[in-house]
Amino acid sequence: MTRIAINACTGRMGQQLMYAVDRDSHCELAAPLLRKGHNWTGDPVSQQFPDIKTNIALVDDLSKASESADVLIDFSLPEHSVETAKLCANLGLPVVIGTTGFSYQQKQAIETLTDKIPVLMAPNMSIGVNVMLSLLEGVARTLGDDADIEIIESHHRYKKDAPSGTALRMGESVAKGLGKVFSEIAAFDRCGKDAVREKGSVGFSAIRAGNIIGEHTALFALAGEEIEITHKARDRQTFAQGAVRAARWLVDQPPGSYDMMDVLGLKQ
Ligand SMILES: NC(=O)C1=CN([C@@H]2O[C@H](COP(=O)(O)OP(=O)(O)OC[C@H]3O[C@@H](n4cnc5c(N)ncnc54)[C@H](OP(=O)(O)O)[C@@H]3O)[C@@H](O)[C@H]2O)C=CC1
Ligand SMILES: O=C(O)C1=N[C@H](C(=O)O)C[C@H](O)C1
Repeated sequence: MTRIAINACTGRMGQQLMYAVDRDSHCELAAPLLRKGHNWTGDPVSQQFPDIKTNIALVDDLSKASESADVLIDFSLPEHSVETAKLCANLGLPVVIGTTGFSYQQKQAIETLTDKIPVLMAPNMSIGVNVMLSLLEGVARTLGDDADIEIIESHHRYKKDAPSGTALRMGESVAKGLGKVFSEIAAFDRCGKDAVREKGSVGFSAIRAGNIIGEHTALFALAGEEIEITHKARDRQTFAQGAVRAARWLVDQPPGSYDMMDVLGLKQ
């Protein structure tokens, strides 16, 4: 039985994660964590979240909560995830991070903790996206500079970061396949009167509308024909169940840096 603490349990993903753990017979909801000082602290979880059946109180102190947990799952905001990961490292608690929108420095700050605890970070915990990521590298390698490559993503109106973490990871897979440096070929800001496509660039487009859960397309355009590879998430449970699978896997790993490809055995 893996005892799982859920950080930021009020969030869209936090609630889905509590539900996924609550329904999984191999896991126990060890600690649903609120923002420090939240006025729901101490309430039975089912009082605020009637779908959760585990009889446990909402808490706001990770140090105390860690005593009853084997692993923590965090989907929140970059700054808070970095702080949470540092605390986990001090507590010796493995952490699964699904948050996106990190700066390079924030990613580095988390990376330095991986000699103390196992840390799994993935911008998308779904099986489908991770399979797509492994396909993209091969397609880019095969088509090379003959293709104009564009990455298009759509999300709900509340999403803070753009392009999505998944879109950026798709770009990295494409760059790897092309044998290029991602930051040198990424085109994020095509706009204005002199915005002709630069040969060899990978363009990004982000749509924000309504309640779209998450859609990602890689377009490979050749002269006279196009390939599109698309993933559509229909339910946030797909991300939550992936993160729970990752947490169960992570508790058996030594300190280090991992991603969802490791869990799914997709690393080449
Ligand atoms: N890897 C994946 O598969 C997926 C990743 N994501 C990513 O997960 C992240 C969260 O998304 P989503 O759930 O939609 O976002 P929400 O805005 O719904 O939730 C954010 C959560 O973070 C909490 N939070 C933010 N700042 C703090 C802080 N300083 N201290 C404590 N708690 C804090 C909020 O608490 P409060 O309610 O108190 O404000 C809230 O619970 C995003 O980065 C998103 O891109 C999303 C889906 C899938
Ligand atoms: O914010 C979201 O909702 C999502 N974010 C992730 C990302 O940025 O890639 C994954 C998923 O598409 C949903």
